[in-house]
Amino acid sequence: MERTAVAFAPGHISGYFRRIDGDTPRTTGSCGAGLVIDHGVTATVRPAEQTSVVITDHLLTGDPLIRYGSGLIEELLGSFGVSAAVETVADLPIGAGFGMSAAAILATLTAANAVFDLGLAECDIAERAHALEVSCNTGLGDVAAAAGGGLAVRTAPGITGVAARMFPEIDLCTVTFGAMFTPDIIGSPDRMRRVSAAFPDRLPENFAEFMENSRQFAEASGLIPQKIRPVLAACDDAGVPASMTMLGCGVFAAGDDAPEILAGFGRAVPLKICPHGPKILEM
Ligand SMILES: Nc1ncnc2c1ncn2[C@@H]1O[C@H](COP(=O)(O)OP(=O)(O)OP(=O)(O)O)[C@@H](O)[C@H]1O
Ligand SMILES: CC(C)(CO)[C@@H](O)C(=O)[O-]
Repeated sequence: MERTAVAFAPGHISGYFRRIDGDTPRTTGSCGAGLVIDHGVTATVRPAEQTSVVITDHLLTGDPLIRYGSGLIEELLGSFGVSAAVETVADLPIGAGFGMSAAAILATLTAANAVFDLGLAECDIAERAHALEVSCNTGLGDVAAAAGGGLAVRTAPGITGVAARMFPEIDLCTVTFGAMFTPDIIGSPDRMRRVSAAFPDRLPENFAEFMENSRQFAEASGLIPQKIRPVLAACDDAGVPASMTMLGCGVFAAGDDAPEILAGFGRAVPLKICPHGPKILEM
């Protein structure tokens, strides 16, 4: 009987980042910090004559939306000389700053590794996924973070750049108004100059410092869309720590009061910090 594997990889909300260009994909990526979240991508991989990808995305309303084809996943499988029928289910909207592309690559490669006996260790999966994200400009630091769990602090580009992972027991919540096109932003030297100048001086030692760094960065980076200003203002008025989901038109916030405030602006999705990286769910 032909084998099928199902794997999950967590998403990632980047609080702040700085692009770093190296000579190779391995040394290219970003420094920064972000939250690995319990919402991500589940990938089902079954060997097939030709590669096909069916993506279940989610609209802002939470309703599912089926899309067909993913250049990213086709390139990934092609680079290993294998072909498969792949189904990915993204728990949160794609393109809205939840690292769904990184999660899709990590989940698909984790499942493909099992199905095709590729013999990859966890670090090899992360390395290949990072190289693909960076070369396609769909992300910089999401793979490195999502390859493990927690609040991930990255002090160098690539998968070996994670200097610390913290696991605070915090209730998180997010509201999103939609996508920002990542390649246009991280591919723009002007935008990246301002982003670099906004990068915080201190490394966060706890969750509260991470939230402070994230908000200061968001304000100074020039990336905040007008649409999320009222949400940030309402959080500020209520003393709720909040910042922008990089790079999407949305807000993430922490604590008991966050869901009620965010629900005043759209669909508030409760989140937790995910304690682990990609894993096989079924084989
Ligand atoms: N769940 C998925 N399954 C398959 N391909 C995906 C998936 N999510 C993203 N992709 C591919 O990655 C491309 C870029 O996605 P993009 O980087 O905009 O999403 P994201 O990672 O959710 O966004 P962000 O970088 O803002 O967190 C998409 O056009 C699509 O081809
Ligand atoms: C560039 C980015 C903000 C969005 O993909 C993220 O990858 C990061 O933190 O490097």
